[in-house]
Amino acid sequence: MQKDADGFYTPGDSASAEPAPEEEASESRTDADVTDLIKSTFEVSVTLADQQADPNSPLFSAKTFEELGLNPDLLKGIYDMGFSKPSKIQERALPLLLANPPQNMIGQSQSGTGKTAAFVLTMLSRVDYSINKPQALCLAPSRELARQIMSVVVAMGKFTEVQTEYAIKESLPKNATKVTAHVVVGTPGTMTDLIRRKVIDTSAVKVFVLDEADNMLDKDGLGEQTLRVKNMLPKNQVQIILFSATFPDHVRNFANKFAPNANKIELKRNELSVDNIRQFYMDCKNEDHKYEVLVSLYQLLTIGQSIIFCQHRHTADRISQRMTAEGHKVASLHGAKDATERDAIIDGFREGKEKVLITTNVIARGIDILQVNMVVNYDLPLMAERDAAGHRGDLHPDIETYIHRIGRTGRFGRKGISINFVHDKATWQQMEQIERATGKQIIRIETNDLDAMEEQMKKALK
Ligand SMILES: Nc1ncnc2c1ncn2[C@@H]1O[C@H](COP(=O)(O)OP(=O)(O)OP(=O)(O)O)[C@@H](O)[C@H]1O
Repeated sequence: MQKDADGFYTPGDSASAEPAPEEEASESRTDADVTDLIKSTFEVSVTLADQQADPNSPLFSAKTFEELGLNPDLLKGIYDMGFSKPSKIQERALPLLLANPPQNMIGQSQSGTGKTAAFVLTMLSRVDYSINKPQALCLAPSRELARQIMSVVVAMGKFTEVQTEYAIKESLPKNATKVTAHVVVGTPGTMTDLIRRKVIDTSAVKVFVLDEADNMLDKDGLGEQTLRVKNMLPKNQVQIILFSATFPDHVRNFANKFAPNANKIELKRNELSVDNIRQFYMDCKNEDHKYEVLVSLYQLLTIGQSIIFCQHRHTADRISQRMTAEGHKVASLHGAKDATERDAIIDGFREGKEKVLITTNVIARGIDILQVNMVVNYDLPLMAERDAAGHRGDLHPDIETYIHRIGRTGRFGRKGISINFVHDKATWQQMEQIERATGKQIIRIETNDLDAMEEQMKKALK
């Protein structure tokens, strides 16, 4: 079979080497530690209705879910989840996604604005529950996100007969021979493996969703594996749905080819991140000082919940071990941990058992935990430039990852704070580039004035 420059039409060959599996979107809010700060996050949720009435808000909608032509069992599921009105992306995307004949979609909307519900409702709407074969496949970049998406499928499909299955590491017994579930959610390596071994029969697949699509299509990352999955699906009967908060130029062409003739919903460059996330930076003296500053912030970090992002797994391990040894309670999560441990860590964090999670880019995207009101970029996200021959060059800030990282707070109109640690000229310049690229101001806070910082934070979260 012929293969073009982007690798289309190439049946994949090797087995999976991949990211990993699983979650659950609980929203347990603890009312321990009811300080002013946490009170303000509760107050914010009360104003959500106002935000949905503001035409400039990404949560605005002129319509109701009834008007979007959803089936009554799904409407029940939506109301059971506590949604009263669609968000802007849901209002705009759902009529296009649900129209017949089905059309592909490339949809962009800021973090935390409800993209998941748009594609989950489409998958559930298109499934024929009388056929016991996979009909909707969804891929995500991490096991944590796949598990979270599945929890939304299960919650929204509560009043339907939907059967679901994971395609994530260690989700199926080794000797499993056939998946009969209607909706399969997973990561690309395991999905490829299951399709290739014919455990997943793709003959009845009608919908193929890529969440975090720019990441899933990135040729330096998961792009090849994702393409392999696509090339094992039937031709001409699959609606392809790509969603993300970011679609950098270098992925857009590939996305257009991957989802031909798609309806498109796009954001302007200055709309990429939501305004309810206030961005700060702290000028640290050196690497060691970053650690000291983080420790000094511990009390503020634990008022709500916080995610600390590091560039490397070893940094996440090192600072979490050091903080633990010094008597602080923190959890750490990265891709080198095994599947069961990862699941336990993210579930514990969701349930609020741990308040501080130290991690890497593995959960930079998609993870939705409403009570996270602070994100710290202990290290700024960086990526290596590549020359035409694919050789790695200088490091530069990874703008997309930055936008996704800070988007772990400020979900669906809530307020949030992000703090970048900079410690030398290079990191300072990288932060400036981020500021320019996103068009959002990043405000300095002193590293040695915790009172001032608390004050700033109160203001930001009010
Ligand atoms: N119409 C709605 N009404 C109320 N809450 C909603 C609605 N739609 C989604 N939500 C909630 O908003 C939160 C964010 O939604 P979701 O995780 O789908 O965001 P997203 O756009 O996929 O973000 P990201 O780009 O970070 O993946 C979730 O907690 C979800 O339950």
